[in-house]
Formats: sequence, structure tokens, C-alpha cells
Amino acid sequence: MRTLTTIEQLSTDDILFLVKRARQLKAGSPSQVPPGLVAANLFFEPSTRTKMSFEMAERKVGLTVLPFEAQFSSATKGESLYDTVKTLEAIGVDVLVIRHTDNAYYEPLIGKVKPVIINGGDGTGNHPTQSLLDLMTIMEEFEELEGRTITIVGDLAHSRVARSNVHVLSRLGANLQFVSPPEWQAEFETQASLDDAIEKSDVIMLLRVQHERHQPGQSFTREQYHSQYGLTVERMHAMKDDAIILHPAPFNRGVEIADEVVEGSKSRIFEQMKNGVFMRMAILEYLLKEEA
Ligand SMILES: N[C@@H](CC(=O)O)C(=O)O
Ligand SMILES: NC(=O)OP(=O)(O)O
Repeated sequence: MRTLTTIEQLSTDDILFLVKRARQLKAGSPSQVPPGLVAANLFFEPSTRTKMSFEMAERKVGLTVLPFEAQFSSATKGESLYDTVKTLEAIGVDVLVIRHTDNAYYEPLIGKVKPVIINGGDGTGNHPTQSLLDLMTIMEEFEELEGRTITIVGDLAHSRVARSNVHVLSRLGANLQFVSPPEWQAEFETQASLDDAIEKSDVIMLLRVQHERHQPGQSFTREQYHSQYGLTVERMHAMKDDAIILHPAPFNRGVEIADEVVEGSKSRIFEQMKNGVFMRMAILEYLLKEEA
């Protein structure tokens, strides 16, 4: 396999292998990427975690990383993504991590370009590397997902993280619950009350309110959202003793999550970010093993 564009393209064995390998890398196992390969990270949408943790992972596995800034690239002169990728291929880039506003931006590239393509997020479509690092974080806590209840809370309609996670978590046997404002529930069957959902949950996975994808007038005040759908300190105290909190970040303190909860004992949010580096190392190793 030469690309990772959606989580659906991975078999369950691939997924479990990547989690195991990322945990080995986190424990200090040396990486096994052939020397002399070159990466570039093409982010046409803003990013802090995905871009920086890919760059960290690329350097840790020994890749040379070429800088690319979308706003100073010839994309601003109208060059297409396809022509940008063909250019980088001609220059000698072996692996491209791409984030783009268009859903499924990768389709015209697959089978037509030589570099390995890794999806760092496409519109409201997919965020496969986020799902894998979320899964790693959950498995560090519980090992098995079978019989565990995971509640995904928030802007389901506009979240690529929700879409990728629903697929992988249900494939591995978790019971999924959803809580969302009716306007943002999309195709998901939601629970009426966050308080009822919390009591049964082993994992509360919060989603960011995706303001940048909303039409004007489609939002709530911070206070309205927080009181109805936010993880308040009181709600955190109502969680099971061993239950944990995830959020892909960036998080809006005081909106999806109370300020005090972000770094509280149930939060694994910064562990998700740490795990992101090791998961991305495992993904690079997996995709590049046979390159040279
Ligand atoms: N950073 C994640 C989640 C978010 O921004 O809400 C994403 O790019 O999808
Ligand atoms: N979680 C995540 O994808 O963060 P960034 O948008 O900062 O990359």
C-alpha cells in the first residue's frame, strides 16, 4: 500500500499493527525507514498539531523534510494541487502529507503520482492519522474496545475526526453514543442528554465547534453551548472513576470543555498529541519500508 487517505482502506489487522508499532516506538524501539528519503508537508488549511507532529515524526525516522508554505507557493498563482504534487515528484520528494479544504482532494492523485500520499485532513471528510492516534490513546488505557462505551460529543456534521473515528471504533467493537445540537447531528442518531450519556461512558470524545465551516447565524453563544453540550467540572465529576476525556484539539476552553478540565486527571488530550508523533512514525515506517 502506497497511500493513507482514509481509515477504511486499512484492514483491522493493519490498524492493530500500527497501534502496536506506535507503542513500541514510544517505548524506544528504533525506527526502520530506509535512508535517503525526502518528505514535504503541504498544508492548505491551518494546522499546529498534525503539521508539527508529522515534521517531528519525519525527522525522528530520518527523513529529510523540505519546507512548504501554501501561502507563499505557486498555488496562490492558480497552480492546481495535481501540478504542485507532480512538481514535487519531479524534484525528488518521496512522501507528501497533505491537508486540504476539499473533501477527497486526493482522488485525482491516486495512481497518477509517485510520492506516497498521507491525508492530514480533507474538508469535512477524513482525518485518518487522528483516528489512529486516538485509538492508540484509548488502547493504552483499556487495551480492548469490545464492550466499552465511547460518547462523541459536539459538531458531528462538520467534523472529519468524528467520521474517521466512528468507522474505526465501531469496527473494533466499541458501543458508540452521540450527543450533538440537532442542527449538527448529521447522519448520527443522537442521545437527548449529555448527562445521561456521560454516566455510561468509558471515553468522552469532545469535538471542536467548527466555526469556519458554519454559515453565518448557525452558531450558539459560548455560554449556551457550554451549559448544554460542554464538559463542565460537574459533568467531569459525574464520569465513571476510570473514564477518560479526549479532544483532537484545538479546543475552545469554556465552550466544549471547561478550562479546569483540560489539564485535569481524566484528560488525555496532551497524551493524544504526544502519541501523534509515535503513531505518525509508525505510519511513515509502514508506508516507506520498501522504498529506497
Ligand atoms: N484539528 C482537527 C480537529 C479540529 O480542528 O477541530 C482537524 O483538523 O480536523
Ligand atoms: N488535531 C489536529 O488535527 O490539530 P491541527 O488542526 O492543529 O493539526
